[in-house]
Amino acid sequence: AGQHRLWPEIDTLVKQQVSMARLGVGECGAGWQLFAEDGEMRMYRREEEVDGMVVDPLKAVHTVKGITGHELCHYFFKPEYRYDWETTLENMQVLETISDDTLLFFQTHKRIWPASQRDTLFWSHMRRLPNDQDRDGPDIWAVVNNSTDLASYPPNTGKCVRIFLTVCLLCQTRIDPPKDGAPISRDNITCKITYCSVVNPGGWAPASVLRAVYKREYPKFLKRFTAFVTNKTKDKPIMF
Ligand SMILES: CCCc1ccc(-c2ccc(S(=O)(=O)CCO)cc2)cc1[C@H]1C[C@H]1c1ccccn1
Repeated sequence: AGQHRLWPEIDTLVKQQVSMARLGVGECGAGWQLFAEDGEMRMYRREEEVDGMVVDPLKAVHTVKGITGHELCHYFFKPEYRYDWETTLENMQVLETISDDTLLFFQTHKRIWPASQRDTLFWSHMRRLPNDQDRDGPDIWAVVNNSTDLASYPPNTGKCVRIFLTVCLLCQTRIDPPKDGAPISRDNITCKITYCSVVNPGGWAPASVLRAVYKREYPKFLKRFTAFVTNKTKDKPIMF
């Protein structure tokens, strides 16, 4: 099959997002402020505005025992599970199956008073990456979601304001094999998660409202999503 029109953009952005996500908070630029902490989860943001609109980049790091990076990316990427963990979702459609690891989504999110309702049109790509730093270390899995245009879905024509986002979920699995040579169980695996997102709200919304929404919604989203995957996988064979 020939290359899809989006493939060059997807390949470039995935590589760029993954290298950014792998940088520690200290390395990727100053100005990151810790705004939420819960157990192993740390959430950082940078206060940035574009044309007077809040586009605060967000970077979250988390460590979850008992699941793999492949499992976390699988449940994040596949549409059939999204309503189970994405609490702010009102409607989700897969507009195009570009390939088995690349989908085109159209989503409307529940309205967050007093901001008007938002929708998003984005491609989503899931990929296993070679672990170039640690040769025999386990692989790295990533999902990148990036807003795109589609002639049949022009922005801001209906009730919703179109938001523009770039999201990267990067996961690395650590395996601590049992001393006695027993088979690897979920007690021997840990997943290190980096979640980066930049969301342009599209239309104007009060900075204080947006920052309050993000402060409330992002920690809730990551906790709820990781709990969902832990529960979904606990009685299943490990997907490495
Ligand atoms: C005014 C802007 C509001 C706003 C912008 C953006 C998003 C949003 C969209 C997609 C993704 S995702 O990671 O790609 C998972 C697929 O759905 C995360 C967040 C959500 C809200 C709203 C609903 C609020 C929210 C904010 C943060 C996390 C979750 N929900």
